Amino acid sequence: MSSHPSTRPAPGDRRPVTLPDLALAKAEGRPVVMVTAYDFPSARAAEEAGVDVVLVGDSGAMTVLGLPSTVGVEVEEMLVLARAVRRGLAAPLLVCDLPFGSYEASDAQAVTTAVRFVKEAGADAVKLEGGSITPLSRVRAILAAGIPVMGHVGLTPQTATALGGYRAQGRDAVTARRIMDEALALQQAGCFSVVLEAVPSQLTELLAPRLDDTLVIGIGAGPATDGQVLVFHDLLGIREGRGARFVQRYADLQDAMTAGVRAYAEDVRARRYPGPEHGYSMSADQLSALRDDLPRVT
Ligand SMILES: Nc1nc(=O)c2c([nH]1)NC[C@@H]1CN(c3ccc(C(=O)N[C@@H](CCC(=O)O)C(=O)O)cc3)CN21
Ligand SMILES: CC(C)C(=O)C(=O)O
Ligand SMILES: [Mg+2]
Repeated sequence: MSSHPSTRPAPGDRRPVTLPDLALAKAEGRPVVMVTAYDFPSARAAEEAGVDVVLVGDSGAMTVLGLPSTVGVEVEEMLVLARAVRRGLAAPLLVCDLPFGSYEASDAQAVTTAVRFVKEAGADAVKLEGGSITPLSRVRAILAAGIPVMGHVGLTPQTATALGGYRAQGRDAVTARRIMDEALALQQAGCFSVVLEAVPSQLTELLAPRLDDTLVIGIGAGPATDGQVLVFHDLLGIREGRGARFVQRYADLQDAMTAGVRAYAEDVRARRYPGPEHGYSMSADQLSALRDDLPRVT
């Protein structure tokens, strides 16, 4: 037995995390750890750190593609990120966000998009922003195609304009009740998990005990969840815009990256780099043959 019980198989065991593993973690009260990743090195970090679930979030639109919001990212772009992440993962469950515009039009469109993430990127499950706008038939249609679905309620960034911006949701009784009903409906529709984003901790305390058939993952939803998710770049201090209130920073990699590139630039300008140890050489014979063969410099 590990002294740090986790959902993940024992270190060194490459057995993939399964949905029953996550359900067991919930039943036994072991918090599930989820983090986003967008490329091979971030996936390797998540893998080696032993996280349970990796999300290729559409937040990658902002963190790695530099877009002003998550709205503009294309399925093709998400697939490029997801394939890179897949190559870096062995054990964690891989979930991919369906980007805005790729599942709203019809159940058929939602299934087509979800199938692409499974077939073309090796996703284990897909996530969509559910709630009042997205019909539950989307979830049921994807499930009927055999693909597990994670829901997402509260602050749903793809429709943030309609929610009044990137701000906490469910702070009044009416909105809170609506969010609770949305989460319960997603559970009812068969989501194996639901993300609760930027909602009052009290809402989560009231809601989570009613979500006994679905794994509740929080981000800015307080501690009363089955697990937590954070954006890779936020927790490592790779900066992109202003951080949300719920971000806890565990490193300052943007500063470390800038300092590294600055030191390199200074070394090049001062002719400290490259040094002799970075160069290649040719034998004295070959060098003199070359010299003899060269026309004189005038
Ligand atoms: N890097 C990154 N991390 C994220 O968590 C994230 C993204 N990007 N992009 C899409 C959304 C935006 N996110 C956010 C952004 C801000 C708050 C936030 O705490 N807002 C303040 C008020 C801001 C205001 O009113 O202007 C709040 O107290 O609600 C929450 C979630 C979460 N998502
Ligand atoms: C923050 C998580 C839940 C997300 O949807 C994303 O990263 O896109
Ligand atoms: Mg997302």
